[in-house]
Order: sequence, then C-alpha cells, then structure tokens
Amino acid sequence: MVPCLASRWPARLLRASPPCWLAARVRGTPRERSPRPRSPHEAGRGCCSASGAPEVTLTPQRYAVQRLPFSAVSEQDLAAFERIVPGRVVTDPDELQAFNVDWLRMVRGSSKVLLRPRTTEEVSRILRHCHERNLAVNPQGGNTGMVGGSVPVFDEVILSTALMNQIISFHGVSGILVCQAGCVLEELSQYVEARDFIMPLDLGAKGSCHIGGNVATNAGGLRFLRYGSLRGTVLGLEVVLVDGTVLDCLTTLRKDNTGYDLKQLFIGSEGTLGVITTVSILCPPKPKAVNVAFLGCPGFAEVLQTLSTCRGMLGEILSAFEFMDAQCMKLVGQHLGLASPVRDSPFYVLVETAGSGAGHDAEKLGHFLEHVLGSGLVTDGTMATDQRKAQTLWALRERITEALSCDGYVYKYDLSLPVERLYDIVIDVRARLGPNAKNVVGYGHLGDGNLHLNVTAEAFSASLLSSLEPYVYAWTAEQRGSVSAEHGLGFKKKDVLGYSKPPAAVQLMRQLKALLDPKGILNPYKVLPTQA
Ligand SMILES: O=C(O)CC[C@@H](O)C(=O)O
Ligand SMILES: [Zn+2]
Repeated sequence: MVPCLASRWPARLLRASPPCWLAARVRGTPRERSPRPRSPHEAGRGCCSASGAPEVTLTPQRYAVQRLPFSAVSEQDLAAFERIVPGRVVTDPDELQAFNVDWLRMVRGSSKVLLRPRTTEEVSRILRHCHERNLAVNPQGGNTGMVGGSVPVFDEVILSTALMNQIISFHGVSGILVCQAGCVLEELSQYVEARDFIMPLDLGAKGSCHIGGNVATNAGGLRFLRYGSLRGTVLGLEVVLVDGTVLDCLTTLRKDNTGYDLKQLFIGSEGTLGVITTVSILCPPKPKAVNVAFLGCPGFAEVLQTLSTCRGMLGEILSAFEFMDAQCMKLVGQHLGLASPVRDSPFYVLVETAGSGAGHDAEKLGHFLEHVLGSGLVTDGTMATDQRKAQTLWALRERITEALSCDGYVYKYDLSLPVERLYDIVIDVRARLGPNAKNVVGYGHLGDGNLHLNVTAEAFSASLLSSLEPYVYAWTAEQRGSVSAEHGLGFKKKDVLGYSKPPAAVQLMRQLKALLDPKGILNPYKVLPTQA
C-alpha cells in the first residue's frame, strides 16, 4: 500500500474538515455541497496513513530548473511587507509548509514568506514593492491546481488571496455576482443558491478553490457542458498589474464591444500577467429539478452512441455527461470503499439533467433510459431523483482523483481529443506500458471531449515517464487535440505548450508576457516553455 501522508492545509481548511470517512467529496444536486475537498493524502478510508510518507521532493531536485536572478527577501523587505499588511506576514517555516506544497504533493517550493492582503490596495502596494525590488511573486488561491502552478518553485513570495473573501454585490434579477478573488467557490454557490441562482462552474475542489484561482486558470469542471467556459460567464475583472497599477475592467455588462477584451488576457493566464483581485460573473438560474442516472455500457462505441442519444433525446435539460472505465470503478472501491450500484461493465456513464419541470424532465429521462436499455447501448443502470442518492452517484465520479492518489505515484494527462478517438489512447498506453504501470485509467468530461488519462505506479520512475512522454503529447498533437484541456500548464506542463500551439502563437505569448511583466517576476517558471 502506498502511504499517503495527511497533508497540512491552511488552517481554515482544516477547521472545515469533517472526519475523513464522512467527508465524501460528493456533488449531487446544486442544493447541498460537501464541506470542502480533501487532499488525496488526507482522505480516503483505508488508504491513507498519517505516518511513513516521504517528504515531497523539492521541485528543483526533481526537475531541471534553474533559479532566475531575482532578489532574495531581506529583513528590510519583511519590514516593508509588515507595514503594508500588518500582522499578516507569515514567516514561520511550519506554517509555510502547506503553502509550499501542491495539493497532489508532487511539487515543493521553498518560499520564506507568505503575505495575506485583504484589499486591492494592499495587493497593489505589495506588487509595487516586489517589482521595485525584483522579488518574484507566486499568487496563490486555494492551492488545488493539478499542474504545480499554485506553489512556488524556489523562494518566490507567496501572495495568498485567502483573506480577500468578500462578496461585493449580487443582482437578484440579472444574476450578476461581484466578489473578491479569494471567495471559496462552495461558499459562493451557497450564497447564490439561497437566492435561486447557481454558480456557472462546479469542481470537485469547490470546498477549497477560490474564484480568483478558477478564473486565473480558466477552470472547466462539471458544469462546462451546460454553461460553457469562464471566458463566457466572467463579465469583468479587476486586476493588479505587476507595477501596482490597478486595472479596473470590472464591468457588469453582458454586452460591451469597446476595444480589445482585456480581461480575456488574464483569464487562464495562471497569475503570470497580473493578479486578479475582483471578479464579476454571470450566474444562471437554479434548476428546479435535477436527476442523475448512472449507467453501464458494454463498450466505448456504446458510450459514444449513448452520448449522441442523450443529446438528441434530453436536449436542453442535459447538464452533465461524464464517463469512467472499469479500472476507475475498481480503484474507488478498493481505496475509498465506494460500491457502485451498477457492476461488471467495462464503461460507466453519469448523466445529469437539470431543468425547470420535474414531471417533464422525469418523462424525458424515462424515455431516454427505455431507449438505451432496449437497444443494448446500456446494459444496466440506476437513477436518482433525490439529493442523497444523486450525491452518492456523483461521488463515484468525483472521487476518482482521490482514489488514484491512494494507488501510488500518478502521471496525469488532461487531454482534449476528438470523441471518437478519445479512448484509443488509453488502450494504446495500457499496451505500451504493460506491467510497468500499476493502473492505466481513462475517465472525464466526455460531453466536452475531455479525457483524463491517469497512470499509476508504485513510485516515480524516470523510465516510465520516458515511455509516456513525449508519446502521449505527440499522439494528442496528431489528432490536433489539446495537451491541457482544463488544468492549464502551470509548472509541470509548460514545456509541452508547443504540442498544442504553433511557434508564432508561443512567440506572441512571450511578447505579451514581456509587455505586462518585463522583469518576469509574476509566477515565474510557469506557463511559458523554458528558453534554451
Ligand atoms: O485528476 C485528474 O486527472 C482530473 C481531476 C478533475 O479535473 C476531474 O475531472 O475529476
Ligand atoms: Zn476534469
């Protein structure tokens, strides 16, 4: 058994933490949420022990990366920070540990200082100081990213948005929410749901992730199929530029065609171009009826036909279409003790509908189920109309990441592929690795053409990595897919940008970076490929 160390979390997260066996990171209907997501290493009945796990290897020891010639934080800098954010400068190494290590415990920096501003003005003064002093800065939200973008690589100053957690306004007719970047997604969900709206995005990490981090990484998640990308639902942003300038593009307008849409530069830029401090976002009305069906399919061809049938028969009420293979299901059972109500299928799909008429939706779903069962596309299935059962079904999908982390070292790939080829790469990689891998699994947001290909092994192995990379990236590029569908590039994927973007695009990205951050102090070593 691979030991999973109970990871250290920021105090607010630990306070919110229920006992691990209770804290099912379930999703269910939009009405009720789990208290917080857990690190895979503090979760999972039976899989995690609090002792015996090795310290996470320092990033520069595992990866070839050289510290850039930034200044080191001095006593004078600490005194200046103390004047800007009095009592909110953290230098205690024990406290800093959780902020230096990523959620998956795969990368570790060695920052000596964490700053906790409350206002845009404080962020502006911090950045102005760091810019003048040539100090590198790592903006950090809930630290739930998957690609090592949210923690320092070396000794960057960590700028946490955790205390920037105020809701500024909510408009009950338009559904437009304006809030600070450090608001936790789940808390925003609860706030707008009490007013009959929902957030346009939902993620397994909702209990910890910050809306500013979601926007900075253009997070996808479970509602993408229905409500689309944050690039469409974010209406405005306030961003602090590297020299401390506050860029107020915080419009709440649905339509605004005046010049370049500057906010799009910061959405998905992972904190490398500016620090997002306030977000204006459009929330859809809360659906009145939510149903979840969990189905077993005899093959991937049938999964695809079920998706087409779903689109045709459920139309406007379809709100999620997720798939997972039998290996995923085996791991959630083995490591988390979750039993699937549908068994012995090579593939499973989770279909969610969300609409405004319970009777109408149930009738549509009923006809759909009758059809897919009758035609053999689906061999077995179960349906939930009540919230508790729906949550249990969602947990089978949402907790796969956690189960994988309990299985060993995980090599993660987050690919956009044409749906008809989407599972071929899983079969291919499984054959390629043979017994060198423990498990090779495929799951993800099939409705969005997004595969999560994950490979587990007892421990990190450079030779296994070399069998996977660049093979997986080249395979994806051949299909004109994306090497990062929704997780971003961060530190771990920055050098594979070229598989999804042409040299001219990468060059333009470098020029934008140089324009907005000429000293390169904002989240360095992330997003853009290392230059020779
Ligand atoms: O762990 C992963 O690879 C995927 C995580 C997340 O994007 C999900 O869809 O569950
Ligand atoms: Zn995902």
